[in-house]
Amino acid sequence: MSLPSKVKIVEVGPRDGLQNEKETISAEVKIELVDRLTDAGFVNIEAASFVSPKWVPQMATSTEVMDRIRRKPGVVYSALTPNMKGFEAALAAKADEVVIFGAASEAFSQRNINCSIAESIERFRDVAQAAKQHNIRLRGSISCSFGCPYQGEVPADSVADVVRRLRELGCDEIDIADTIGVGTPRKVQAVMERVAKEFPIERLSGHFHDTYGQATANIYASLEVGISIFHSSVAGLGGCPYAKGATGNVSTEDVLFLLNGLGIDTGIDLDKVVDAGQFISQHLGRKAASRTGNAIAAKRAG
Ligand SMILES: CC(C)(COP(=O)([O-])OP(=O)([O-])OC[C@H]1O[C@@H](n2cnc3c(N)ncnc32)[C@H](O)[C@@H]1OP(=O)([O-])[O-])[C@@H](O)C(=O)NCCC(=O)NCCSC(=O)C[C@@](C)(O)CC(=O)[O-]
Repeated sequence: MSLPSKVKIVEVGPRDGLQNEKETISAEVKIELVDRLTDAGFVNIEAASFVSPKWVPQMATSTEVMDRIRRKPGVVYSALTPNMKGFEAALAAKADEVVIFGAASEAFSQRNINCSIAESIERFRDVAQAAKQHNIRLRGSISCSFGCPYQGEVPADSVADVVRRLRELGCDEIDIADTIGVGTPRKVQAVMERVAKEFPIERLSGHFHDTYGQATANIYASLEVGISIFHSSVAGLGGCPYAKGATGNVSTEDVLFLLNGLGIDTGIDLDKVVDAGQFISQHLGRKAASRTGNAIAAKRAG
């Protein structure tokens, strides 16, 4: 089975990774993290989230972060925008891409964005139109594509239904997200193959959390069915405020070690990602949740 020769990694640490941290992280630290990631060679970094600060206080510095990061031409700096209020803020902050985020599970949609799936699509309609008017890339993200903390099983057809609705809104890219990390390789392949009937596979991405240690196996399984965009988080930062017990996104260092070993090109400098991971972990006062990151750091220390 042939695997893609090139993969795009969307670094989501500064947003998905940090949004759940209890202690307030200063804008300076977030900016340095994004700048380090830019230097490491990512072409897409999720840097901000324009959501209600009452719901996700850690993201309240998003305007400042977007204003002060060192932008490299060609790099896409993305921001989450659940509604027009979020979109206006993202536009003012010069986001290159806005992300509308729904769920394949009704229960999770209610808990995360306080509305049903159908209502969320209606709210996204204005955001999608505005993004098109302003020539801003539009990405759609679907939580709980492999299981839901409240509802349990999520049928592949439910994921496909949301993919179809996001396609109709004009999404350039759609993320199939394993919010609570319960996917396993065969299931992941079945869902990816099902949703690829609704949307071009080269514009679908795999967003895996590593709660049950399956994320790199799921990435390999996704590669086997032709997925070539993956989300990951430096130092394995993360968790979801509305998914109790969910651990971080798969660590970027681990994904790069896997892809480098497979001879798949990402254009990213693993050593610089390890540095960025050690930087943010030291700041947070804990060891990185990345096996590769910690192994390389230990080897360097001799
Ligand atoms: C969606 C809403 C806003 C609805 O929240 P709501 O309470 O239903 O909305 P509302 O329109 O009634 O507004 C309530 C208050 O929020 C304010 N507000 C309203 N919108 C905004 C905005 N954009 N920016 C700033 N403030 C906003 C609004 O102005 C008002 O303020 P008040 O009058 O009470 O002072 C709320 O539920 C929310 O912000 N939820 C946060 C959800 C979130 O960020 N979740 C984490 C990200 S998703 C994720 O991590 C999953 C993903 C993408 O990574 C994939 C995966 O792994 O699954």
